[in-house]
Amino acid sequence: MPTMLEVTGLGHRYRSKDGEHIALDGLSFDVNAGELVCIVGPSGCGKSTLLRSISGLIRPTSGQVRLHGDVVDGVPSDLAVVFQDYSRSLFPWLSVQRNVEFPLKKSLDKAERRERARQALEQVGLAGAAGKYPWQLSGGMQQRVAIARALAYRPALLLMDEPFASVDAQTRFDLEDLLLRVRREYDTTILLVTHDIDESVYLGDRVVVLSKSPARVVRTLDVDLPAQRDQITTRESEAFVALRSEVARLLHGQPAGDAPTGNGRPSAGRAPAKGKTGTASSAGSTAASSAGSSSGSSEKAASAKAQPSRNGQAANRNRGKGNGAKSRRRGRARR
Ligand SMILES: Nc1ncnc2c1ncn2[C@@H]1O[C@H](COP(=O)(O)OP(=O)(O)OP(=O)(O)O)[C@@H](O)[C@H]1O
Repeated sequence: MPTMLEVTGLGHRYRSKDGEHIALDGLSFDVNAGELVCIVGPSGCGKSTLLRSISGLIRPTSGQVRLHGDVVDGVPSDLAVVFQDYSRSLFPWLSVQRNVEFPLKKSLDKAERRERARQALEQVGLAGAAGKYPWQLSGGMQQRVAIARALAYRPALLLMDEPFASVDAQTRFDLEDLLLRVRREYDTTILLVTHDIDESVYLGDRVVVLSKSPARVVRTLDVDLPAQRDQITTRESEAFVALRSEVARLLHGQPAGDAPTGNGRPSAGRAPAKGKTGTASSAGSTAASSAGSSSGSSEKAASAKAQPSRNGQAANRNRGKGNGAKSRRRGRARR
């Protein structure tokens, strides 16, 4: 599979009147076309900063992001973002159908937009809610609308910033399975950020583990689970349990075990990152217990507000239907 996204030596430091804060420190990793790569890291480590840099919303202070080989310098037109805060990413005054159609306005005529939105809503199980308004829907349904909008846009790369962190556990499971299904159907390339270790292993073809702030790549792990996953048997499997333990160890800064490793880049952290201090604030399945409570939250919300207009430059691309995760992994170039 060709490389879709190349992140090389990415660094970002915020400057304010209180001084400097290094958020990202020399991150390198690749995402191949058709892959679902999860980024997992402790709360406040810089995950949202990473996604903002990749999406061109902020300019990194060092390093480079390339999409299809082109340096990202501004928001690419064939990229969509789904944020955690669904309530602020949908337009409350537009119907569900209109919300999904919104990013397609510039590229498709009315009939095509309608049809594209209808298909996407059907994919996420919301065909019957097209005429409703976001505020008439549950949180999980609103997040489905946000996913439908991103899918209708047919982005080359879908970025997801803790997309299921604001919904209850059962809805989260449902949305995870929905994502795996639509990802197979649309053959979408996805980079998903989460602080939830189990989620990263359940969803990912690979998991990139970040250290605590400033974010560095501690390790990239191959997720050698069957492409077809389900919430009970997959999570009970030995391979799943071994992988989640491995990710937890890495987040706690402990030496790695025998779980499979792999990524595109030597610098992406086969060896532990310098100052290997990655940690989690609590034991268990989350890398941190306070996601969303950092000072980054308000900026996240601001970014969420900007989402519809970012998606406004729709790219009308028809892409081929999917190879499975297995074949994607087989085809993955190693360096
Ligand atoms: N605009 C900003 N100005 C200054 N510092 C910032 C800014 N945005 C984020 N930061 C800081 O950069 C660090 C990384 O923030 P970021 O939101 O990227 O982390 P995160 O891993 O997404 O957090 P969380 O898990 O809580 O969502 C934090 O210490 C945060 O306070």
